[in-house]
Amino acid sequence: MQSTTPTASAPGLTVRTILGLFKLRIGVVITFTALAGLAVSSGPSLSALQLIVLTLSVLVSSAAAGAFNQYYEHDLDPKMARTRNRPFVTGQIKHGPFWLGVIGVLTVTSVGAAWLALNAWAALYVFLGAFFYAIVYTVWLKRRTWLNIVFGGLAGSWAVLAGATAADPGHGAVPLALAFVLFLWTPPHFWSLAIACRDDYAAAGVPMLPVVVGNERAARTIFYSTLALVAASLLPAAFGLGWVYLGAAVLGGGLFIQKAWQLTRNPERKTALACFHASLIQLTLVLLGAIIDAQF
Ligand code: HEM
Ligand SMILES: CC(C)=CCC/C(C)=C/CC/C(C)=C/COP(=O)(O)OP(=O)(O)O
Repeated sequence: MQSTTPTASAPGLTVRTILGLFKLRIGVVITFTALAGLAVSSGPSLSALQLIVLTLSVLVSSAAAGAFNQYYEHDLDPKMARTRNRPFVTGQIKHGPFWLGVIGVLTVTSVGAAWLALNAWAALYVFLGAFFYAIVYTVWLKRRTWLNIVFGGLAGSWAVLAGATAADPGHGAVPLALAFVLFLWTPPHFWSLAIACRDDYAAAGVPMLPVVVGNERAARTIFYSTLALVAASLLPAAFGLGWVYLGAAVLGGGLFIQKAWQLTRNPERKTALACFHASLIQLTLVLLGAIIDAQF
């Protein structure tokens, strides 16, 4: 996460600034999500070149969407402590058509490469991932409704399907189940952070769930949506994955439920951050479990 100290002047462009602009840590996890989708698909294995293209196209389109999000929110980001040091805010990167062009070229190149080296389905899902984050969530929904994250959360599902259809355009049951898991994972992941940063979102006028209904109701919603998520995370085992996956899903799910329960008991920043971190651990376990299990 970013520092909360405002920057007084605009220092020069650094590698760190660029990495921050493209939200690369999240991009790496999105790419890992696509690779998990690939692992659980039942198609033939990809060539080394196809694997590289899949990895880079998901990483680059996700990076482009992350940069677009910061480009579009250069008016919103100064209002929040967590985001006010971002480069379009500090002036480290100039807000203007050049960067919009870079973002457009990166998106078209990554979707086009997926189409050429993989197939139209994989390219469509790479496109939808970036489109749902950049346009559906950031432009259309984020400032309008607390349901922003419910629809925006489909971005993670598209990542699973991009990986899975790269090898098998047939949309198998296990990849579809994993895509559903990602859809249910994103709201409690984000609402936990939204409780921790509630004052920021309220000050910026963004209608995130805790701002609209208060921390207590938001915490209860997180708890119930985590229960739904954990139940859904067992589906890939019902459709074919084995004990390694099931063990990882139960372990990660148990931790997430425990932290979500503690959040309902005491809905404040510390328990919310613990729940947010549990969401990341649970996702890592589910994806790793799926990848390892699919090797047997
Ligand atoms: C539209 C849906 C989503 C929203 C609104 C959202 C929101 C956020 C926010 C606000 C952060 C904090 C970032 C920061 O401090 O700069 C975050 C962190 C994170 N998110 Fe999400 N998220 C979403 C979907 C996803 C998906 C689909 C994944 C992975 C599959 C993901 C993985 C992560 C990871 C790994 C972090 C920690 C990154 C870090 O420490 O820098 N998120 N998310
Ligand atoms: C297949 C594919 C390319 C998928 C890409 C999907 C993708 C990049 C999802 C990331 C979602 C995300 C980091 C949201 C951050 O919320 P925010 O922007 O509201 O957070 P902020 O307040 O930190 O800007």
